[in-house]
Amino acid sequence: MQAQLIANDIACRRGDRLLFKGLTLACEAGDAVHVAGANGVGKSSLLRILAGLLRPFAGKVEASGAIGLVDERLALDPNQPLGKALGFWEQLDSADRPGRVHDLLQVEALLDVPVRFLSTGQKKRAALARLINSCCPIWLLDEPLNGLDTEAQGTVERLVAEHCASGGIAVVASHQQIFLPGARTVSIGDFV
Ligand SMILES: Nc1ncnc2c1ncn2[C@@H]1O[C@H](COP(=O)(O)OP(=O)(O)OP(=O)(O)O)[C@@H](O)[C@H]1O
Repeated sequence: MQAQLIANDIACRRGDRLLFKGLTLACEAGDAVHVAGANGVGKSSLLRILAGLLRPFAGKVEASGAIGLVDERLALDPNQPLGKALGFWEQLDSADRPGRVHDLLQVEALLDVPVRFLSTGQKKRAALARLINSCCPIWLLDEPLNGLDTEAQGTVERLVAEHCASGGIAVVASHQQIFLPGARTVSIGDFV
């Protein structure tokens, strides 16, 4: 089954503020989308709606394929060494090639370090390794370049491009420039 993610006529309300309305997004296998917009416009909220973690005020989201979200919440046990914390998810997700990107994301040398001691950039690398090991076809990445050095930023751009080239979908919220070949941009400000 090919991956698909369709958000139809979405509106998002947080507290008593309507952040955006009438947002439609249709992603097929191989698509990359850059979600752009100023601070507070609702990029993270849109990703949480797409992930099924936040109910839209209006509209509907339909997905074919498992969804993996990387945002500022790490989803790794802070008290476990990183290797064990990643292993928990690899087992749960029945990862077919666990650890395949540990080298690339330079987490190999950190596997015995408790998650809570990791630096900001190391935590981001670990979160991306968790996502990639999970083999989810639909990636939702909220500010994936935050905290990463220039080399790691390039690695992430390459991993996203490879994911889409192999039939995955990537929806990437970022206020920074991010190089995603063939990506289209959705500016949340257009739906306010
Ligand atoms: N639980 C909540 N209750 C009320 N308002 C909220 C809640 N969560 C977020 N907001 C508000 O919704 C707005 C959009 O937040 P969101 O995090 O989606 O924006 P963003 O575009 O991702 O911002 P940034 O670029 O700063 O990360 C903000 O004004 C925020 O204060």
